[in-house]
Amino acid sequence: MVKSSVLGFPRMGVLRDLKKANEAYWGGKLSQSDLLAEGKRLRLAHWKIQKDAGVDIIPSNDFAHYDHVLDHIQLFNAVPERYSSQKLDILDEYFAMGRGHQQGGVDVPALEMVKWFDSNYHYVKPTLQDNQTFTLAKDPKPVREFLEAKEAGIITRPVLVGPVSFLALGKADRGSSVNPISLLDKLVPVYVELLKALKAAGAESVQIDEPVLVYDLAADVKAAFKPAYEALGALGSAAPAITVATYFGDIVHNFDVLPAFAKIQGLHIDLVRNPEQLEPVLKQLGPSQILSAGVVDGRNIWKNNFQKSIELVQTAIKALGEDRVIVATSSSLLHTPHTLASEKKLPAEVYNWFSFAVEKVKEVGILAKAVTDPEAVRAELDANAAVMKSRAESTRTNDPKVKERQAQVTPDMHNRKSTFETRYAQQKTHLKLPLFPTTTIGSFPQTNEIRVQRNKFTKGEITQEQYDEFIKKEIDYAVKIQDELDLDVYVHGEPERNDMVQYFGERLEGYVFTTHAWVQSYGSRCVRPPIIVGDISRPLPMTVKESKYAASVSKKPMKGMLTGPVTCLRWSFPRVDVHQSVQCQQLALALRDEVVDLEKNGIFVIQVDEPALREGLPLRKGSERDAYLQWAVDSFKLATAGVEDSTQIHSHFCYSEFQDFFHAIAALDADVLSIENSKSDAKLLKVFIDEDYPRHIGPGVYDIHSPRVPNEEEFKQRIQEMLQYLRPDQLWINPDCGLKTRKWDEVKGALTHMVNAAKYFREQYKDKA
Ligand SMILES: CN1c2c(nc(N)[nH]c2=O)NC[C@@H]1CNc1ccc(C(=O)N[C@@H](CCC(=O)N[C@@H](CCC(=O)N[C@@H](CCC(=O)O)C(=O)O)C(=O)O)C(=O)O)cc1
Ligand SMILES: N[C@@H](CCS)C(=O)O
Ligand SMILES: [Zn+2]
Repeated sequence: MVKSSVLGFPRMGVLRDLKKANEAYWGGKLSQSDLLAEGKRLRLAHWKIQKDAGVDIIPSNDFAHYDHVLDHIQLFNAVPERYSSQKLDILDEYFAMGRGHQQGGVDVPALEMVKWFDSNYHYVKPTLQDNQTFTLAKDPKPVREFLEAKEAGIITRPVLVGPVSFLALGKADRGSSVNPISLLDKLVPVYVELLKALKAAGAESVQIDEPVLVYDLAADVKAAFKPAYEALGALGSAAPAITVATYFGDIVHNFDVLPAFAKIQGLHIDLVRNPEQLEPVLKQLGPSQILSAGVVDGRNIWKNNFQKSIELVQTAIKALGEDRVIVATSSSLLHTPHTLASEKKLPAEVYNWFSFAVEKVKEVGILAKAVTDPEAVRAELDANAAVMKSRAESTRTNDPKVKERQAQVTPDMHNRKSTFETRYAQQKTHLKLPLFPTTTIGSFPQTNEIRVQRNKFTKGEITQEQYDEFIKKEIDYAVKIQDELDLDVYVHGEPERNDMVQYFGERLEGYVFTTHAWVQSYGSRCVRPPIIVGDISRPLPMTVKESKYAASVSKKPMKGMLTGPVTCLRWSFPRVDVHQSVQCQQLALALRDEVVDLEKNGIFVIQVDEPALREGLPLRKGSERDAYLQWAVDSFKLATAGVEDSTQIHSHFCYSEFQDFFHAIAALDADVLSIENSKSDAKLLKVFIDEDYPRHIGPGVYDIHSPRVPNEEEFKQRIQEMLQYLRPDQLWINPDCGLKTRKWDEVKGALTHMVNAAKYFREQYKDKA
């Protein structure tokens, strides 16, 4: 019999219950025991959904209150001393690492948080010391949660981040120089102890995630698999049977690692992303090893194409036999929304095209039956074939006018009129900015009041006029605060936007939207990606009204604020029937019109955010990466190159891993870049000198993910460090990212310190300007 398996389930719950509970706890409105009870309720509900759907292998320890990698930092007692020495309660120590803690005399910033592979999920980076030790936490979470499920009558397969990935995804702490992978010998014994404890609790199998196997690996990381998995494999029946899971890419280039898994029961591969790896992987498996075939997409919301999946799984069955094949999700379903059943407003035609997590769990169950006994699920197979046909034949997907415009794009449309030097000369006279200009990244606090008013407007409880008036008042307030703070380039604060991608999706043809399809982005923060179903075009200007109003009430340059084509694409659920480059170019053309309209309406600084540009980079070097960079950079340039030289184009990236990506950033030819940097070593900026980068840069000086307010001295120190790597005339002073998640008090405090620090350096350098 072919078994079914799910690699992980979304944590938030039907109505973002976990978000609400966490935030209530942080706000002092929910007790710790009530928060923990809510976590338990959600875990049980999610296990039950999977059990009821007939899933054979149900994951546990996939739940996390904040982030699953952070869970492992505590699990291995790898908590940096600055947190452990605070003697916080264990849950508060956990949240302190995730989001910082500034309360009761304790003042610690958060650990660094970065993108989880090429997804929009963020994990907390293991941050390791030269003298790092690891021990197993008391009452280990994977064991506790396995027992919790067992008590409810559900036998689960605990999920662990594997030892090699845990270390390879970590970094040395500031002041340490340890190579994380060199700590393997110290970490493996803790996995041994944990696996034995799981076995003792009754776990028969365990899923160990080693997603780094899809990367091009450094030699030392690659070599680490052998000692790690030989040690774990040697445990034999003293440990649960191990399945090593990989996802988001293929592992063919790392086949030389596979002998390390000789004593491992099974291997999971992502056949949605890389179906072509099936045949070679089948040839590599040992004589009794099991293949977990990831055929149900954990990263998108399209209904599974049963026919295609069945063909893939049957190929595996032919090679291995039914007992050695498992039908699985391609990755954890963490990246998909909870259930389609909550969507009451989707057009009837498209509703049936989608599957969210609850529906995907059912798909896995159906496929596991269909591969051996199609007649048992004939009705489901026929219904699925009908949906595939309806989508392929729908008129929604094709707009000839969009195609015609794409055909008319010429190479010169990608380039600004003049070089940066000529543009900058004009911008300098036009904008009259001081040395070390200060600005923010766009959003100001999205207060409860803003969300309530938007919700009322969406429900028709207030009119468009009332909502517009409300937004104007919010803009007035943002401008007033920026006056008081004495910033140099203002923003309107984005109060009218629910989200930087969803907002644009809602104003473009070719998209549909959901009401409840939330996906965790980090901690308690969720996003509701709009869905691209057809060719994209802009029926009307999208941001001009608000930016024009903001400029009219502001005495300093007002920055227009747009989300770039690549980010709109990446943070939407894209189509799978058309290449992403085509969808991206359609977005670029729509945004080009918007950029030109902003300029026509008196906005001469325009920021086009591309925070997802890096995340979209194919995970491995090579031709796929080169092709991506070509179309991604071209799309940005197409969107921004329609303006005059005197208009200053900014772009923004909220990640600091730009080393392998520097040339793409440079190729955007943006006049000013703002990049996340406050939690990274300023040394990373060296690449800008090494490469003789001519244009202007604002490396973030304030970690906006944390409620903590840095003091003026910290800002000064940071700026001083940056000045070792950047010319004073090219340095802008700004936060890491937008301030929508912060409270006004935090923003005012932090920006006051930031502006004072900038003024201090302005004074220091006034004679050198
Ligand atoms: C910059 N980032 C973004 C990413 N991806 C995006 N798509 N958008 C981003 O901005 N990826 C990388 C980073 C991740 N960072 C963040 C930061 C902040 C959030 C966030 O704050 N998310 C909000 C939800 C935002 C939203 O869509 N708000 C809507 C709906 C608000 C709402 O909850 N309404 C209630 C009803 C209102 C009431 O009565 O209270 C409801 O619908 O039930 C809006 O403002 O209208 C979050 O709360 O998590 C995400 C990623
Ligand atoms: N302009 C956006 C960028 C976020 S990446 C903001 O400020 O929220
Ligand atoms: Zn950002």
